[in-house]
Amino acid sequence: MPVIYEKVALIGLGLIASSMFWAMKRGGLAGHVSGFARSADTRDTAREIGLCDEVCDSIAKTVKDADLVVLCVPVGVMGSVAAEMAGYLKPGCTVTDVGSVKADVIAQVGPLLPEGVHFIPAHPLAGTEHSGPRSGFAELFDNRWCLLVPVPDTNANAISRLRNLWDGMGANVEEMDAEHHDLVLAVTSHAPHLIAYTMVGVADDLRRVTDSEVIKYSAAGFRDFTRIAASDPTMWRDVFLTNKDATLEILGRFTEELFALQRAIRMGDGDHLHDYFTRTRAIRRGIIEAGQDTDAPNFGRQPGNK
Ligand SMILES: NC(=O)c1ccc[n+]([C@@H]2O[C@H](COP(=O)([O-])OP(=O)(O)OC[C@H]3O[C@@H](n4cnc5c(N)ncnc54)[C@H](O)[C@@H]3O)[C@@H](O)[C@H]2O)c1
Ligand SMILES: O=C(O)C(=O)C[C@]1(C(=O)O)C=C[C@@H](O)C=C1
Repeated sequence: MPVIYEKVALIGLGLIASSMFWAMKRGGLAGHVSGFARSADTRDTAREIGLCDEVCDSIAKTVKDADLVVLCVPVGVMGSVAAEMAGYLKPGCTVTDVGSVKADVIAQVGPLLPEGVHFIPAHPLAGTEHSGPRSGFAELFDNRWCLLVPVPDTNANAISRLRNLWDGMGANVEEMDAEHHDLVLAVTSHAPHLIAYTMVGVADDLRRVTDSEVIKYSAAGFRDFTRIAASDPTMWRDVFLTNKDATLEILGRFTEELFALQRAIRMGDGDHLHDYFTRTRAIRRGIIEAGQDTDAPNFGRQPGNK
Protein backbone atom coordinates (compact mmCIF):
# COMPACT_ATOMS: atom_id res chain seq x y z
CA MET A 1 0.00 0.00 0.00
CA PRO A 2 1.36 3.49 -0.84
CA VAL A 3 2.41 5.95 1.85
CA ILE A 4 -0.67 7.97 2.90
CA TYR A 5 1.03 10.55 5.13
CA GLU A 6 4.71 11.47 4.74
CA LYS A 7 5.04 12.48 8.36
CA VAL A 8 2.85 11.32 11.25
CA ALA A 9 3.14 12.55 14.85
CA LEU A 10 1.81 10.40 17.71
CA ILE A 11 1.18 12.17 21.02
CA GLY A 12 1.13 9.84 24.06
CA LEU A 13 2.92 6.54 23.48
CA GLY A 14 0.54 3.99 25.01
CA LEU A 15 -1.52 1.04 23.76
CA ILE A 16 -3.28 2.82 20.91
CA ALA A 17 -0.34 4.92 19.67
CA SER A 18 2.01 1.93 19.68
CA SER A 19 -0.56 -0.26 17.92
CA MET A 20 -1.03 2.47 15.30
CA PHE A 21 2.73 2.69 14.81
CA TRP A 22 3.11 -1.06 14.23
CA ALA A 23 0.02 -1.18 12.02
CA MET A 24 1.25 1.77 9.92
CA LYS A 25 4.67 0.11 9.55
CA ARG A 26 3.06 -3.20 8.60
CA GLY A 27 1.10 -1.49 5.84
CA GLY A 28 3.83 0.97 4.75
CA LEU A 29 1.32 3.77 5.35
CA ALA A 30 3.57 6.46 6.82
CA GLY A 31 6.95 7.78 5.71
CA HIS A 32 8.24 8.96 9.07
CA VAL A 33 6.62 8.64 12.49
CA SER A 34 7.61 10.81 15.42
CA GLY A 35 6.31 10.16 18.92
CA PHE A 36 5.99 12.27 22.03
CA ALA A 37 6.08 10.91 25.58
CA ARG A 38 6.17 13.02 28.73
CA SER A 39 8.23 10.68 30.85
CA ALA A 40 11.87 9.74 30.28
CA ASP A 41 10.99 6.14 31.18
CA THR A 42 8.44 5.88 28.37
CA ARG A 43 10.85 7.52 25.90
CA ASP A 44 13.59 5.03 26.88
CA THR A 45 11.20 2.10 26.46
CA ALA A 46 10.05 3.41 23.09
CA ARG A 47 13.63 3.72 21.84
CA GLU A 48 14.50 0.27 23.18
CA ILE A 49 11.65 -1.46 21.32
CA GLY A 50 11.95 0.64 18.15
CA LEU A 51 8.62 2.36 18.66
CA CYS A 52 8.61 5.41 16.32
CA ASP A 53 11.30 6.57 13.92
CA GLU A 54 12.00 9.46 16.28
CA VAL A 55 11.08 9.81 19.96
CA CYS A 56 10.83 13.40 21.20
CA ASP A 57 10.61 15.08 24.58
CA SER A 58 8.74 18.12 23.27
CA ILE A 59 5.35 18.35 21.61
CA ALA A 60 6.53 21.24 19.42
CA LYS A 61 9.33 19.12 17.96
CA THR A 62 7.08 16.09 17.52
CA VAL A 63 4.42 17.87 15.47
CA LYS A 64 6.84 19.96 13.37
CA ASP A 65 6.13 19.37 9.66
CA ALA A 66 3.69 16.55 10.46
CA ASP A 67 0.93 15.94 7.89
CA LEU A 68 -1.08 14.01 10.46
CA VAL A 69 -1.08 14.51 14.24
CA VAL A 70 -2.81 11.85 16.35
CA LEU A 71 -3.76 12.63 19.96
CA CYS A 72 -3.49 9.33 21.85
CA VAL A 73 -3.81 10.64 25.41
CA PRO A 74 -6.65 10.19 27.94
CA VAL A 75 -9.75 12.18 26.95
CA GLY A 76 -9.49 14.50 29.97
CA VAL A 77 -6.22 16.04 28.73
CA MET A 78 -6.93 16.31 24.98
CA GLY A 79 -7.55 20.08 25.36
CA SER A 80 -4.35 20.87 27.25
CA VAL A 81 -2.27 18.86 24.78
CA ALA A 82 -3.98 20.59 21.83
CA ALA A 83 -3.26 23.99 23.39
CA GLU A 84 0.41 23.09 23.71
CA MET A 85 0.79 22.00 20.08
CA ALA A 86 -1.53 24.45 18.30
CA GLY A 87 1.16 27.05 17.54
CA TYR A 88 3.51 24.51 15.94
CA LEU A 89 1.18 22.71 13.52
CA LYS A 90 1.97 22.61 9.80
CA PRO A 91 -0.64 24.68 7.90
CA GLY A 92 -3.20 22.40 6.22
CA CYS A 93 -2.29 19.33 8.28
CA THR A 94 -4.88 16.95 9.77
CA VAL A 95 -5.33 16.58 13.51
CA THR A 96 -7.19 13.53 14.76
CA ASP A 97 -7.60 11.74 18.09
CA VAL A 98 -8.47 8.23 19.24
CA GLY A 99 -10.43 9.15 22.37
CA SER A 100 -13.27 6.97 23.63
CA VAL A 101 -15.60 9.99 23.97
CA LYS A 102 -16.28 12.40 21.13
CA ALA A 103 -18.51 15.42 21.95
CA ASP A 104 -16.37 16.55 24.89
CA VAL A 105 -13.11 16.09 22.95
CA ILE A 106 -14.49 18.10 20.03
CA ALA A 107 -15.48 20.88 22.45
CA GLN A 108 -12.03 20.82 24.09
CA VAL A 109 -9.86 20.62 20.97
CA GLY A 110 -11.81 22.20 18.08
CA PRO A 111 -11.64 25.84 19.20
CA LEU A 112 -7.88 25.64 19.82
CA LEU A 113 -6.80 24.62 16.31
CA PRO A 114 -5.67 27.24 13.79
CA GLU A 115 -7.76 27.95 10.69
CA GLY A 116 -6.90 25.64 7.79
CA VAL A 117 -6.05 22.65 9.99
CA HIS A 118 -8.44 19.74 9.36
CA PHE A 119 -9.79 18.31 12.62
CA ILE A 120 -11.23 14.81 12.22
CA PRO A 121 -12.00 13.07 15.54
CA ALA A 122 -11.88 9.27 15.45
CA HIS A 123 -12.39 6.27 17.71
CA PRO A 124 -11.07 2.77 17.01
CA LEU A 125 -13.36 0.28 18.72
CA ALA A 126 -10.49 -1.96 19.69
CA GLY A 127 -8.41 -2.24 22.80
CA THR A 128 -7.27 -4.40 25.66
CA GLU A 129 -6.95 -4.00 29.42
CA HIS A 130 -3.23 -3.26 28.98
CA SER A 131 -1.62 0.13 28.61
CA GLY A 132 1.75 1.69 27.91
CA PRO A 133 4.23 1.54 25.02
CA ARG A 134 4.92 -2.21 25.27
CA SER A 135 1.26 -3.19 25.03
CA GLY A 136 0.65 -2.33 21.36
CA PHE A 137 0.53 -4.77 18.44
CA ALA A 138 0.00 -4.37 14.70
CA GLU A 139 -3.13 -6.55 14.53
CA LEU A 140 -5.17 -4.65 17.15
CA PHE A 141 -7.40 -2.92 14.60
CA ASP A 142 -7.80 -5.84 12.17
CA ASN A 143 -11.45 -6.30 11.35
CA ARG A 144 -12.54 -3.87 14.10
CA TRP A 145 -14.59 -0.72 13.60
CA CYS A 146 -13.07 2.71 13.51
CA LEU A 147 -15.64 5.49 13.78
CA LEU A 148 -14.79 8.85 12.23
CA VAL A 149 -16.70 11.77 13.71
CA PRO A 150 -16.01 14.71 11.40
CA VAL A 151 -17.39 18.11 12.35
CA PRO A 152 -19.65 19.79 9.73
CA ASP A 153 -17.92 21.19 6.58
CA THR A 154 -14.76 19.14 7.03
CA ASN A 155 -12.71 18.87 3.82
CA ALA A 156 -13.78 15.67 2.00
CA ASN A 157 -10.24 14.85 0.79
CA ALA A 158 -8.88 15.10 4.32
CA ILE A 159 -11.59 12.68 5.49
CA SER A 160 -10.94 10.16 2.74
CA ARG A 161 -7.20 10.25 3.44
CA LEU A 162 -7.77 9.44 7.12
CA ARG A 163 -10.27 6.76 6.10
CA ASN A 164 -7.59 5.19 3.91
CA LEU A 165 -5.15 5.18 6.81
CA TRP A 166 -7.56 3.32 9.11
CA ASP A 167 -8.53 1.02 6.28
CA GLY A 168 -4.82 0.28 5.71
CA MET A 169 -4.42 -0.47 9.43
CA GLY A 170 -7.08 -3.17 9.05
CA ALA A 171 -10.16 -1.38 10.40
CA ASN A 172 -13.66 -1.08 8.96
CA VAL A 173 -14.41 2.63 8.86
CA GLU A 174 -17.76 4.37 9.35
CA GLU A 175 -18.84 7.93 10.06
CA MET A 176 -21.13 8.97 12.90
CA ASP A 177 -22.06 12.19 14.68
CA ALA A 178 -20.61 12.88 18.09
CA GLU A 179 -23.78 12.75 20.24
CA HIS A 180 -24.87 9.50 18.65
CA HIS A 181 -21.38 8.04 19.08
CA ASP A 182 -21.36 8.91 22.79
CA LEU A 183 -24.78 7.34 23.40
CA VAL A 184 -23.94 4.15 21.48
CA LEU A 185 -20.60 3.79 23.27
CA ALA A 186 -22.24 4.42 26.65
CA VAL A 187 -24.32 1.26 25.96
CA THR A 188 -21.68 -0.92 24.34
CA SER A 189 -18.56 0.04 26.27
CA HIS A 190 -18.80 2.64 29.03
CA ALA A 191 -21.66 1.24 31.15
CA PRO A 192 -20.36 -2.37 30.78
CA HIS A 193 -16.97 -1.23 32.08
CA LEU A 194 -18.59 0.44 35.09
CA ILE A 195 -20.59 -2.71 35.80
CA ALA A 196 -17.42 -4.82 35.62
CA TYR A 197 -15.59 -2.42 37.95
CA THR A 198 -18.52 -2.63 40.37
CA MET A 199 -18.79 -6.43 40.30
CA VAL A 200 -15.08 -6.85 41.01
CA GLY A 201 -15.35 -4.21 43.75
CA VAL A 202 -18.23 -6.14 45.34
CA ALA A 203 -16.20 -9.35 45.28
CA ASP A 204 -13.32 -7.49 46.90
CA ASP A 205 -15.62 -6.11 49.60
CA LEU A 206 -16.72 -9.68 50.35
CA ARG A 207 -13.15 -10.89 50.60
CA ARG A 208 -13.31 -11.28 54.37
CA VAL A 209 -16.26 -13.67 54.09
CA THR A 210 -15.14 -15.54 51.01
CA ASP A 211 -11.43 -15.50 51.85
CA SER A 212 -9.48 -16.24 48.67
CA GLU A 213 -12.24 -18.42 47.18
CA VAL A 214 -13.32 -15.72 44.78
CA ILE A 215 -9.95 -15.97 43.09
CA LYS A 216 -9.56 -19.73 43.51
CA TYR A 217 -12.95 -20.66 42.09
CA SER A 218 -13.15 -17.78 39.67
CA ALA A 219 -15.62 -18.86 36.98
CA ALA A 220 -15.42 -17.63 33.42
CA GLY A 221 -18.04 -14.90 33.86
CA PHE A 222 -16.21 -13.32 36.79
CA ARG A 223 -12.83 -13.72 35.09
CA ASP A 224 -14.14 -11.71 32.14
CA PHE A 225 -15.20 -9.00 34.58
CA THR A 226 -11.74 -8.95 36.19
CA ARG A 227 -10.08 -8.51 32.79
CA ILE A 228 -12.24 -5.51 32.00
CA ALA A 229 -11.83 -4.13 35.55
CA ALA A 230 -8.05 -4.20 35.10
CA SER A 231 -8.33 -1.46 32.45
CA ASP A 232 -6.42 1.79 32.90
CA PRO A 233 -7.86 3.87 35.81
CA THR A 234 -6.93 7.26 34.32
CA MET A 235 -8.45 6.47 30.94
CA TRP A 236 -11.70 5.26 32.47
CA ARG A 237 -12.01 8.02 35.05
CA ASP A 238 -11.82 10.47 32.14
CA VAL A 239 -14.34 8.52 30.03
CA PHE A 240 -17.00 8.70 32.75
CA LEU A 241 -16.36 12.35 33.57
CA THR A 242 -16.53 13.40 29.91
CA ASN A 243 -19.42 11.18 28.81
CA LYS A 244 -21.43 11.91 31.94
CA ASP A 245 -24.94 12.45 30.53
CA ALA A 246 -25.06 9.44 28.21
CA THR A 247 -23.52 7.14 30.81
CA LEU A 248 -25.96 8.28 33.52
CA GLU A 249 -28.87 7.80 31.13
CA ILE A 250 -27.84 4.21 30.38
CA LEU A 251 -27.07 3.43 34.02
CA GLY A 252 -30.54 4.69 34.95
CA ARG A 253 -32.11 2.24 32.51
CA PHE A 254 -29.78 -0.51 33.69
CA THR A 255 -30.82 0.04 37.30
CA GLU A 256 -34.52 -0.18 36.39
CA GLU A 257 -33.98 -3.49 34.58
CA LEU A 258 -31.89 -4.80 37.44
CA PHE A 259 -34.66 -3.99 39.91
CA ALA A 260 -37.18 -5.79 37.68
CA LEU A 261 -34.97 -8.90 37.60
CA GLN A 262 -34.37 -8.67 41.34
CA ARG A 263 -38.13 -8.54 41.87
CA ALA A 264 -38.67 -11.56 39.58
CA ILE A 265 -36.16 -13.56 41.62
CA ARG A 266 -37.82 -12.55 44.91
CA MET A 267 -41.31 -13.38 43.57
CA GLY A 268 -40.16 -16.64 42.00
CA ASP A 269 -41.26 -15.34 38.58
CA GLY A 270 -39.39 -17.85 36.44
CA ASP A 271 -41.25 -16.85 33.26
CA HIS A 272 -39.93 -13.31 33.51
CA LEU A 273 -36.38 -14.56 33.96
CA HIS A 274 -36.67 -17.13 31.18
CA ASP A 275 -38.16 -14.64 28.69
CA TYR A 276 -35.51 -12.09 29.53
CA PHE A 277 -32.61 -14.53 29.11
CA THR A 278 -34.12 -15.85 25.85
CA ARG A 279 -34.18 -12.31 24.48
CA THR A 280 -30.56 -11.61 25.50
CA ARG A 281 -29.35 -14.94 24.11
CA ALA A 282 -30.81 -14.00 20.72
CA ILE A 283 -28.81 -10.77 20.78
CA ARG A 284 -25.54 -12.63 21.39
CA ARG A 285 -26.35 -15.09 18.60
CA GLY A 286 -27.18 -12.25 16.25
CA ILE A 287 -23.74 -10.72 16.87
CA ILE A 288 -22.01 -14.02 16.13
CA GLU A 289 -24.10 -14.72 13.03
CA ALA A 290 -23.27 -11.25 11.71
CA GLY A 291 -19.59 -12.25 12.07
CA GLN A 292 -19.01 -9.40 14.51
CA ASP A 293 -17.36 -11.37 17.28
CA THR A 294 -13.98 -12.40 16.02
CA ASP A 295 -13.08 -13.85 19.44
CA ALA A 296 -16.07 -16.16 19.63
CA PRO A 297 -15.17 -19.84 19.87
CA ASN A 298 -16.90 -22.08 17.36
CA PHE A 299 -18.21 -24.68 19.77
CA GLY A 300 -21.89 -24.51 20.51
CA ARG A 301 -22.60 -23.48 16.93
CA GLN A 302 -23.17 -26.93 15.47
CA PRO A 303 -26.27 -27.18 13.31
CA GLY A 304 -29.34 -27.88 15.37
CA ASN A 305 -27.85 -26.52 18.58
CA LYS A 306 -30.50 -24.22 20.04
N1 LIG B 1 -7.39 1.16 25.83
C1 LIG B 1 -8.42 1.00 25.02
O1 LIG B 1 -9.05 -0.04 25.04
C2 LIG B 1 -8.82 2.11 24.09
C3 LIG B 1 -9.50 1.80 22.92
C4 LIG B 1 -9.85 2.82 22.04
C5 LIG B 1 -9.55 4.14 22.35
N2 LIG B 1 -8.89 4.43 23.51
C6 LIG B 1 -8.58 5.83 23.79
O2 LIG B 1 -7.26 6.05 23.36
C7 LIG B 1 -6.60 7.02 24.18
C8 LIG B 1 -5.30 6.42 24.68
O3 LIG B 1 -5.57 5.25 25.40
P1 LIG B 1 -4.47 4.09 25.58
O4 LIG B 1 -5.22 2.85 25.86
O5 LIG B 1 -3.48 4.11 24.50
O6 LIG B 1 -3.83 4.60 26.96
P2 LIG B 1 -2.36 4.38 27.54
O7 LIG B 1 -2.45 4.66 29.00
O8 LIG B 1 -1.77 3.10 27.10
O9 LIG B 1 -1.57 5.59 26.83
C9 LIG B 1 -1.85 6.94 27.06
C10 LIG B 1 -0.53 7.68 27.14
O10 LIG B 1 -0.80 9.09 27.27
C11 LIG B 1 0.15 9.64 28.18
N3 LIG B 1 -0.37 10.89 28.73
C12 LIG B 1 -1.28 11.07 29.70
N4 LIG B 1 -1.48 12.39 29.93
C13 LIG B 1 -0.66 13.06 29.07
C14 LIG B 1 -0.40 14.42 28.83
N5 LIG B 1 -1.01 15.38 29.51
N6 LIG B 1 0.51 14.73 27.88
C15 LIG B 1 1.14 13.77 27.19
N7 LIG B 1 0.95 12.46 27.37
C16 LIG B 1 0.05 12.11 28.31
C17 LIG B 1 0.32 8.55 29.23
O11 LIG B 1 1.52 8.74 29.94
C18 LIG B 1 0.33 7.30 28.36
O12 LIG B 1 1.62 6.97 27.93
C19 LIG B 1 -7.59 7.38 25.28
O13 LIG B 1 -8.20 8.60 24.96
C20 LIG B 1 -8.61 6.25 25.25
O14 LIG B 1 -9.88 6.71 25.64
C21 LIG B 1 -8.49 3.44 24.36
O1 LIG C 1 -11.45 -5.20 24.91
C1 LIG C 1 -11.24 -4.32 25.73
O2 LIG C 1 -10.40 -4.45 26.62
C2 LIG C 1 -11.97 -3.05 25.64
O3 LIG C 1 -12.57 -2.71 26.59
C3 LIG C 1 -11.90 -2.24 24.43
C4 LIG C 1 -12.90 -1.11 24.31
C5 LIG C 1 -14.33 -1.69 24.41
O4 LIG C 1 -15.08 -1.32 25.28
O5 LIG C 1 -14.63 -2.51 23.54
C6 LIG C 1 -12.67 -0.11 25.38
C7 LIG C 1 -12.69 1.21 25.17
C8 LIG C 1 -12.56 1.77 23.85
O6 LIG C 1 -12.89 3.05 23.71
C9 LIG C 1 -12.79 0.84 22.77
C10 LIG C 1 -12.74 -0.49 22.99
